[in-house]
Amino acid sequence: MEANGHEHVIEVTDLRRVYGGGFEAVRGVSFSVRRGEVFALLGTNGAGKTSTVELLEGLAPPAGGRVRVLGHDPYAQRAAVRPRTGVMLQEGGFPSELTVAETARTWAGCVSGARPPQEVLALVGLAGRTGVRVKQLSGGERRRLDLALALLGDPEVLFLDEPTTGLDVEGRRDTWKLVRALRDGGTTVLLTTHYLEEAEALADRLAILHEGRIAAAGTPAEVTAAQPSRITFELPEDHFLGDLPPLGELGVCGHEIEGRVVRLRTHELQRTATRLLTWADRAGVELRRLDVRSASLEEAFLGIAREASAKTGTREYAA
Ligand SMILES: Nc1ncnc2c1ncn2[C@@H]1O[C@H](COP(=O)(O)OP(=O)(O)OP(=O)(O)O)[C@@H](O)[C@H]1O
Repeated sequence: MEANGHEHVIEVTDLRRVYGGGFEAVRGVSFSVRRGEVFALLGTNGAGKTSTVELLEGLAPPAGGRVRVLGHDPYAQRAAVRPRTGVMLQEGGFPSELTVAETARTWAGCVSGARPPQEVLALVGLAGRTGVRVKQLSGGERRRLDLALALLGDPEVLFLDEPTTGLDVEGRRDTWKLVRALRDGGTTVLLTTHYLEEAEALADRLAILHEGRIAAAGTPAEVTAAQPSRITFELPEDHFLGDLPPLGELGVCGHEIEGRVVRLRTHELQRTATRLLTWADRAGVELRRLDVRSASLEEAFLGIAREASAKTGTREYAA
């Protein structure tokens, strides 16, 4: 469990999951999560995120490979692992006639050493909704109730499957704040999300899954750094791409032109931007709607998904 001075509370090695009918949803996935870290699993629809997380939660045995959570096999040693983990599933599935407070109390009855339900409801911003029936909650409020229930056992490891789906911007930011506070308090968080901004805001490290395999992994900065930055501008009517200095000299590694809009890709943003602007200045050319930006995680994600799809000949992703 110790590696390079870090305690790995989740260790996944060559994990495989095969569904009835022989479909291989997880095809040799390996990663580890350190104590007190937020780790995000990203991927397109059907990439295998939930299938992986369910194996970590001990809901099914793997078809191959190894999972350890807090040093135990979460399926075979469920009794040792379950009390120390909190799980927020994609669908909570509570009896909808119960109120928020009744739901939290009922759930607390199933958790050994549960925190006071009122305390966790306050943490997720539901203190004022305790008397409301679950069926009357908004989608975002249900997600917050799911999160409150996952926190009842004061878990060391928290599994959050798309925790902010359906939340408005403020609710999402509140959840981020709470996840950060939990992390700062030493909780290890494994998160799946479709919101790349969320992964960028929360994750210490992440892995991008594609068709059951890890296509990229590292810190958000590492995953992003491998992707080119972009410079976009509009050429004036009387100018053409050929009027620019040779693109190789500008340090451009790829380009597209659509009407008068030029998009340049570069791994040397400062050099390319400086040379381009120096040329424009000397030539007296105004580069309209100039936009210079480093690759975001979203661009990295789309680039990785495109590359992976090109290799496997599947779906295309727009830039
Ligand atoms: N019970 C099941 N039986 C057969 N195939 C399944 C089952 N559950 C999931 N799959 C398939 O396994 C693949 C991975 O699904 P999974 O739900 O793990 O993906 P995901 O990355 O979580 O997707 P999403 O982002 O849409 O939630 C998909 O092709 C899915 O259709």
